[in-house]
Amino acid sequence: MKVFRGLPNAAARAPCALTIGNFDGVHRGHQALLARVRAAADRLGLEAAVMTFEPHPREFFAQKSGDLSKAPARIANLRDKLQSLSNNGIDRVIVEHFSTPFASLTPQEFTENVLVDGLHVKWLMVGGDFCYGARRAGNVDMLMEAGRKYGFEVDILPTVMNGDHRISSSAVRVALHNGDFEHAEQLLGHPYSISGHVIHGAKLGRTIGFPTLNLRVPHRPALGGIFIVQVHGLADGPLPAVASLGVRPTVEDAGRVLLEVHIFDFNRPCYGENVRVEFLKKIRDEEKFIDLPTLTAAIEQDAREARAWFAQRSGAVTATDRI
Ligand SMILES: Cc1cc2nc3c(=O)[nH]c(=O)nc-3n(C[C@H](O)[C@H](O)[C@H](O)COP(=O)(O)O)c2cc1C
Ligand SMILES: Nc1ncnc2c1ncn2[C@@H]1O[C@H](COP(=O)(O)OP(=O)(O)O)[C@@H](O)[C@H]1O
Repeated sequence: MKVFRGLPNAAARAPCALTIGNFDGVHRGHQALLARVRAAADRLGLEAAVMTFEPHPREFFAQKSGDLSKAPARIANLRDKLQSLSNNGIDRVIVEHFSTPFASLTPQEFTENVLVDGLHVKWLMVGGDFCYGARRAGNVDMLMEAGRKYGFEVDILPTVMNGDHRISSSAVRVALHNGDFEHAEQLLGHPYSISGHVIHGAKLGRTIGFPTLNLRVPHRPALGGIFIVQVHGLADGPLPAVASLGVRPTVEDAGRVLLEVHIFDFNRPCYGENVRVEFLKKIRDEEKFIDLPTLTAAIEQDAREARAWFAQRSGAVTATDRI
């Protein structure tokens, strides 16, 4: 899959079947949409393309208004989004920098400069409530009109439901916030995970008997607290672990958000390696403890709880069974 930061240059503008959106989480609704883009691309001999935005438009407007809490929490980082788009058969992704000039394009400028000249769109799929251009002035009728004028087809995606509810990124955010990973998985079509490179931390973990591999979490995540997880990418199978996702109020004052993972019965350096952390169960919220020994005791309790959970899951033979 090719990834373009902004519109591709003229030589790289292959005619495409396109969809546009934030695709936070790439949930089952998104997946249905991507499957149709793939099918249209195959039918018409085009590349299957996605245009997405960085930052998220609502993050951009929240930043502008000075109130970051108005920005939606993020389900996935860009790396995970691109991986999911690739898994769904997309050939090219245009990551458009969402900025004041881009947000100011009129609907007509957007269709002419971006869709037609910039991307050579031949087929476009959007949801029925799609709005575009400055002040969201463009709607689906205007897009269809532009399609007739410039020679591209517009298809509207019907709403994808999970039972009685529309599948949406906000529904996934709520499930993650509540630690309801079963529901999140239903909406996503796969277990929830965060991936990234292992970075260096404060080297405190090993001194309290809990070395943790640290991943940067670049945006406000949709979930926080202490979790039972498993780690992919360091061994043939997943490794059982316990993790903290938060700002570590006990050891840092204005800490940035980190995902810290202690893998059970594992001891090797893995800085720089790429891992994927799959969330299985929430244990508790993050707390500010009075001192390091109290924090260590809490982590020991978390680790016991997580080990017990894994033992039960694998149906391990218990002492009483053996008698
Ligand atoms: C299972 C687990 C639970 C944790 N719970 C908390 C917590 O409630 N509050 C907190 O401030 N830090 C918590 N932490 C983060 C620790 O403060 C952190 O892992 C420790 O300071 C080591 O940091 P380092 O990896 O940068 O050396 C937790 C870490 C783990 C692994
Ligand atoms: N059981 C383990 N779980 C996680 N990381 C481990 C483990 N054993 C060794 N490591 C390694 O040690 C590092 C964590 O040690 P730590 O003292 O917490 O340092 P840092 O603050 O740099 O994360 C990890 O990044 C990894 O390379």
